[in-house]
Amino acid sequence: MVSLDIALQSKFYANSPDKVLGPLSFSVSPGEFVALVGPSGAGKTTLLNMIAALQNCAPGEIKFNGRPLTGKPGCKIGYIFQQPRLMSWLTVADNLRLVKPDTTESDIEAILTKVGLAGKSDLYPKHLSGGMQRRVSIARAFLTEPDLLLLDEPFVSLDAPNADNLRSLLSELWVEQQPTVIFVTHDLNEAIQLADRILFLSSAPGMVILDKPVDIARPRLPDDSRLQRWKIDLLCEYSGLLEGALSGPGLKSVAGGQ
Ligand SMILES: Nc1ncnc2c1ncn2[C@@H]1O[C@H](COP(=O)(O)OP(=O)(O)OP(=O)(O)O)[C@@H](O)[C@H]1O
Repeated sequence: MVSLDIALQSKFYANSPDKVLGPLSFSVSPGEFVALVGPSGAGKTTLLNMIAALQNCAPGEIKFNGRPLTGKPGCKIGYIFQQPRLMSWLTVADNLRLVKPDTTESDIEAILTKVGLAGKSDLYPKHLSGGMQRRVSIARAFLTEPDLLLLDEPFVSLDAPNADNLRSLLSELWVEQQPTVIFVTHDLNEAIQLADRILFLSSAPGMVILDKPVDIARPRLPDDSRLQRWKIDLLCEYSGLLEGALSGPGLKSVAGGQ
């Protein structure tokens, strides 16, 4: 578990005059599950990449447990992308060993069993369905027992039952390992179901326009009426704010919850 302090003045890409992010300031407590919601192009992926030290930031703008990021990851990080990004020429077991080379066969079987893929370690990605490949990517992220887990729309374009199953799996593994989580999504229902807190970003340049704790006791099932009520209250309470934000592309789908 790790705490995170973000205090970004601005983020530009070298090849563009447009500011992508900032000013942006928020903190995440150890073990907290934070959902990041915002329009397309608000800089959500850029922010995850900066936290993972895949993109530069100015000194002191990102801190792990109070210590500034120094160009290397500030702790053990797991990153789950929109696509599973498995190596097609490696078996499931060898894809997992890429992140932890000394993993024993029994440890591989144990994590695969947890994600519902017992006995599949010798298969190649082409033999797995899209949902199964995403399970492997979840297993790969949790295998290292990360202090911080970054997820970038990991369940997008999955059918509803598969996405529901994977959300439950993510919740179980989060409860078991308690990493700090930053979860990017366009789906407000998903954010309410999973997160302790939701941060809404404005359209580019991304700034936090709303920081809302989700005060609904767990477990939270997708068809839980409390989630729908909470969403309606949220939309009513902040309708003016959201209406303003809706003028940017992408947040329409947030308000619609799809
Ligand atoms: N490597 C890059 N070089 C230049 N500009 C980039 C680069 N990567 C992203 N951008 C730009 O930065 C802005 C933010 O992109 P980013 O992918 O972080 O947004 P996002 O909020 O994750 O979007 P989406 O929800 O559509 O995935 C966009 O305008 C994008 O074109």
